[in-house]
Amino acid sequence: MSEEKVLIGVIGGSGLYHLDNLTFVKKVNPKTPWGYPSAPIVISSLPSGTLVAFIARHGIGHTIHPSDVPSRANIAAFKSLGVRAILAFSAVGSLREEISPGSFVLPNQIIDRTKGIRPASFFEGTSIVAHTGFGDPFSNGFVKWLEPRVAGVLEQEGRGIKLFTDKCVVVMEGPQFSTRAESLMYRQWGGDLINMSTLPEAKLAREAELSYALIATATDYDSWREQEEAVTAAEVFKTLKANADTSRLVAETILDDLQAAITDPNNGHIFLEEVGKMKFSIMPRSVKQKQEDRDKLAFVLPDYFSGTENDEVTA
Ligand SMILES: CSC[C@H]1O[C@H](OP(=O)(O)O)[C@H](O)[C@@H]1O
Ligand SMILES: Nc1ncnc2[nH]cnc12
Repeated sequence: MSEEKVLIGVIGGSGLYHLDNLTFVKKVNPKTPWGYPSAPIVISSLPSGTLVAFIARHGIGHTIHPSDVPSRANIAAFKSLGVRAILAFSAVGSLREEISPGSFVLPNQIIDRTKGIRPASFFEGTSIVAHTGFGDPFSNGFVKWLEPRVAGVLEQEGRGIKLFTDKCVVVMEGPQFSTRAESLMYRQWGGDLINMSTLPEAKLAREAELSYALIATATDYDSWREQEEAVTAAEVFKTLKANADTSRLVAETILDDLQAAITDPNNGHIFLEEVGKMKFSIMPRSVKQKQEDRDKLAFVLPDYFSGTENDEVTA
């Protein structure tokens, strides 16, 4: 088996359980300190030879509840393969009239409405504390890089699919959809979209110092339109397949360019935006930090936790 690093990780959401037009290379199922990923990771190659690692967020056959997605294992597994940029897809409800079902969105903000039941940090349960900057929850450079490319594919597709940017996604716990009152409240808060899965995924990507961007695809109007039916899963399914087909086309079209951008010495810095940031997030090393915890964290942050001898240790 080749040990070649895979620089691009793709996470497929509801309806998007595989990519198209790629040559299957192998499946890997890395055991991480946080368990196994949602499903064995499929590594495939584009015609150019670009390798892509794909995880179906809810497992093949959609058996994993949004609250139970093993996001730490997913992100850690990508990191162990050498992934530098994660392109995540998600089916979302729209909280805005203009974002009609079928629209594509590149959000730049998140409101956290998960309920604290999802493990949201690699540091949780360890003797090492980190407070990671998350003011800009998506990798801005990566999102900006995506904008013209996704727009180009949607235009080429010719079905008039709209693309929105600079939007805010509310991430709720689920699995039930929101009440009408909640849906109206999220609009007042400034939410534009709603889903159940971008957290803790985006937080963990940030902790692992990986570039992370989301392509959100609208399936419904959630439950804020007073004269209309509140969202149901059946409503979501109506647009899920078409959205997934377009998402596959977007991926297929832009991934070669993404590989080139990541490896371009003049442009690659866009995808290194997060690298080095955890240095300012982790509390200083102390004798109270357990070596076993350092070893565990070295899986995702080898630069900070694999060397032991020369680090300064405080009491
Ligand atoms: C099938 S409707 C609700 C479900 O769909 C979204 O999943 P994903 O983000 O993985 O595409 C949403 O977050 C919910 O998990
Ligand atoms: N209305 C909605 N609420 C939460 N997650 C969703 N995923 C798709 N539509 C959704």
